Amino acid sequence: MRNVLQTWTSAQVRAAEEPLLAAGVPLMGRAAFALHVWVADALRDRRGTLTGARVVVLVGPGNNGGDALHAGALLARRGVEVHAVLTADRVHQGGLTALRAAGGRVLRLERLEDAAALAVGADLVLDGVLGIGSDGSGLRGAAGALVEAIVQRGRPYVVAVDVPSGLGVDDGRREGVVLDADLTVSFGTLKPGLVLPPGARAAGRVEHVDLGLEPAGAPAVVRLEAADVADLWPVPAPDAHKYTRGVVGVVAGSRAYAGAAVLTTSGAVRAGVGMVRYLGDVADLVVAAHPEVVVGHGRVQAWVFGPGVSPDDAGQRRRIEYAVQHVRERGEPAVVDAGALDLLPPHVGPHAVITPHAGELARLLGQRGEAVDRADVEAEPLRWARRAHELTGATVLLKGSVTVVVGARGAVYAQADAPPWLATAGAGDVLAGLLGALLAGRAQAVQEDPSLAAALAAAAALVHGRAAHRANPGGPVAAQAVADALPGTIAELLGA
Ligand SMILES: NC(=O)C1=CN([C@@H]2O[C@H](COP(=O)(O)OP(=O)(O)OC[C@H]3O[C@@H](n4cnc5c(N)ncnc54)[C@H](OP(=O)(O)O)[C@@H]3O)[C@@H](O)[C@H]2O)[C@@H](O)CC1
Ligand SMILES: Nc1ncnc2c1ncn2[C@@H]1O[C@H](COP(=O)(O)OP(=O)(O)O)[C@@H](O)[C@H]1O
Ligand SMILES: [K+]
Repeated sequence: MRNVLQTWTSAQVRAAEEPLLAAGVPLMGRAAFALHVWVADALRDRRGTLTGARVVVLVGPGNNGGDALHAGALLARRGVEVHAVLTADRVHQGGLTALRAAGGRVLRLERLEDAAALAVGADLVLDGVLGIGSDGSGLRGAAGALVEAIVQRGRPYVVAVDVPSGLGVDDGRREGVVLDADLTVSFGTLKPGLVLPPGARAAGRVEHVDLGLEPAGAPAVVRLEAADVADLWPVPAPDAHKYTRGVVGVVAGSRAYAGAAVLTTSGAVRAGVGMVRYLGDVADLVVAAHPEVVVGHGRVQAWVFGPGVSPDDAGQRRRIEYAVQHVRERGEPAVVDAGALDLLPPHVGPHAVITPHAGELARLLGQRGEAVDRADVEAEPLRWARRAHELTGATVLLKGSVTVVVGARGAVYAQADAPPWLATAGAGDVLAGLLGALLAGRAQAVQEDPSLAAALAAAAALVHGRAAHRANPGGPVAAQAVADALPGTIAELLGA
């Protein structure tokens, strides 16, 4: 894949920095120089000129503070009025000396209210309190109190140095006080916390400064970009026919939830697949909406089951059990959604993709002995998606404003492609159908490499989110409109 955005943990970053530091490469100088350029750009955008601009630098005890102080020194030399507020007893001495020599002012954090007022009145606050040395428990002590006082008065424009201070760098946890940023300038590599929920949005816009690091091992979390979709999508070959393109079998809907059958088949039909087979009690409605859908059993390459199915619906339950048997015995890929999550066998393989939202994931974990509720899952989505993968063997697509996918061979994706308007009933059904179509089209490849299921799930989340934007840019969308926007969205992405 071409443009995939990769992130690496604090430990991987530190290990990658080591040989460069040993060779005397001035990493901090490079980081600080790049940071000061981004800050200067932001100041120019916001007020036209650097001269007379006021920047307040919040300085923590470590090298993150060192980066911020050195960047502050460079800005001071270009006519910016720079005030550094030292939030800890310890401070990076080289940075402090540089800032003082450049004419910057330094104050210790003695009177909290004065420091908060100074920060709120600044054109820009540079957050150098904590970087990859943070323990992820939020900002403690004086730094925490200062940030709380600043936020209470009205957060100024904030540029985070490396990561927003207080954020869980490796897991995106957001505990205690975190200083949200408008722009984060991240050094060496991007960090998982910048893309994972719930903290990712604290980073604002993210810019990466290349320091020549070569981290070892696989990236911790990746995010697919638009240009990656073409490599994953099952584009029909010139000599394709409907069976080579793949057939998806859909077990969805009931008399009580008939719409789910229509929306799930809409997702599959609009995503493009050789054929959609429907199994269920509302075939009349499905065929009325989509005359191209074939009703009844037959060979399929992948399954979607669960949307609009209550587990006590005997007919649908029987059909799902039949499909599950195929998934287990023949390795046919599947999307297991909504009502079918309760029917998931104790162990499946990663070719089965479960697609819960946080509440459904908490329930699934509860059935397997984990005492978690929805709020726990929302606080640590990656942790619990991982746990569900370990317990079930399935690829897990955890829906939310940032969708997290955990699959085989350590694959983790975090996709943030959708507008909040997508949080609407039935949107998940469309996603299930769309992903089913993708799995049917790439069924052979998924059987050969089950970690591909995670990449396809991430691609489905990306396409789904973009279709929501396309359906009605900047405004409300109905689930059916998202399905109807899929063909155009896919065409655009394949041309990307
Ligand atoms: N390595 C390199 O070459 C390069 C590194 N670079 C830069 O260095 C940064 C990493 O610097 P770092 O390792 O000094 O850690 P950093 O995040 O500044 O401070 C951590 C200290 O804070 C404390 N602390 C922890 N948790 C806390 C909490 N919740 N609330 C309050 N305090 C807390 C704890 O101190 P303690 O409390 O234990 O005294 C800990 O020691 C990195 O992000 C990048 O900006 C770049 O220049 C490129 C080259
Ligand atoms: N705040 C949000 N921003 C963007 N997308 C969201 C947000 N909340 C939910 N979503 C997406 O909307 C869809 C909702 O699906 P789901 O909860 O299954 O609804 P339903 O079961 O009614 O179809 C998912 O794809 C989810 O990722
Ligand atoms: K920081």
